Amino acid sequence: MAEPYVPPTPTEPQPHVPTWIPPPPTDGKGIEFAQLHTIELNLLEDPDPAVVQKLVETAKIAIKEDGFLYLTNYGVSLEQLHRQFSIGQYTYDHITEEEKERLKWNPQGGSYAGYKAPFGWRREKGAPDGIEQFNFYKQQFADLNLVPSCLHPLMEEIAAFVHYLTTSVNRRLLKLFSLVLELPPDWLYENIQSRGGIVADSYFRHALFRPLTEDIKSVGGGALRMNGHTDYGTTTLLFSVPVSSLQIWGRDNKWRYVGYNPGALVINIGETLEIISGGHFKATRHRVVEPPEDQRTFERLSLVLFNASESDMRVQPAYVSPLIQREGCIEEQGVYKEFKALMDKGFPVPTNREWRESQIASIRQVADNPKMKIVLVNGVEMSEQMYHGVKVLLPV
Ligand SMILES: O=C(O)CCC(=O)C(=O)O
Ligand SMILES: [Fe+2]
Repeated sequence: MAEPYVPPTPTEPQPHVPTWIPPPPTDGKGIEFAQLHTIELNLLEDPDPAVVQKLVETAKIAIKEDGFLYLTNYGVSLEQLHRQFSIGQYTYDHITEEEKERLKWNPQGGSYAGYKAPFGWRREKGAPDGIEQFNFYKQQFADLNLVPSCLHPLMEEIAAFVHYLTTSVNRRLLKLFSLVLELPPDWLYENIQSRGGIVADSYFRHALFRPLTEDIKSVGGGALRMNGHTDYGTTTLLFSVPVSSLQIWGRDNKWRYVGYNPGALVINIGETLEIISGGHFKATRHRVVEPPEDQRTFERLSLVLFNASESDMRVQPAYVSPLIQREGCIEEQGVYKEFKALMDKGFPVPTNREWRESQIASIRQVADNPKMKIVLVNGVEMSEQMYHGVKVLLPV
């Protein structure tokens, strides 16, 4: 059986980190939440093959239809999870002004590593958006000088948590998805996932969404906080949070909030898995908006692990998959369709590194200028961007 997460015993004196107090969940009045499937990850190791088969079937429906699912019983307790939220909160309460400047991120360089100030998604200061982040890449885990000093005594603990998420939780999740593709259990982890030490080419994020003010609303996108987008990697592990702001785009062209499920992970399929699966898995569009009325004064802390695919690989469908051999690829939507169009013209598709770096370098969020190009597709407003010759259309 997979071992549960065990926090490390600290090797140096620990600061007092106040316990994070979760804001109250919304009363949900008048809100239609997305109906997502739940996967209990511990069942993957059930001795009864029928239980495992049923889990694979549920996962198949969830990732084909929704591209999102709740993951429970994955080895981290609610208390352990809240401890990480406490550390996240502690970061924003203690990072100094000097560190905010010195550790400032540079997305134009193709990476989100470091501190994001609440002024747009560029290195230089833009319009206010009330969103702060600290993004931990492998260099942050390797060098304490790259993280705020308040976190130095806590880095062992953050690293152990992220290590568990990447080598146990995400590995088991990819096992389940390999089984959906009817491939050997470790196929996706060994062939596609960026691996090798903490945290390879993936990254971990502490994000803080401060409540929207009139100032932010007037320069940005009103109630919109992050544009509709798909994540570029293999899987994204988002911790379900009490403040409901995350929305997903349904097959009926409607945005719906993802409800709070205490202790659960909200998993979303990234673009790499959509392509690998030949369009069978959906990289679902999602966005972040103002929460329901009764939560608008609360800060929203969000912890996320973005799992990356092997950097130098040019992804294409896993033709060895019996599922793809039997049913072919599905070209009805999304980035797989665009990659396919490029391959059909005989052009090389971008490597995973090129794909993610070009997206990060040219990202435009609500507070940024110039704004994104907006086009109408079948009466629906979409943003249009080109990366490495691949046209990407996303609902805003
Ligand atoms: O904070 C969230 O719930 C989602 C953020 C997100 O989609 C992203 O950072 O890619
Ligand atoms: Fe995302």
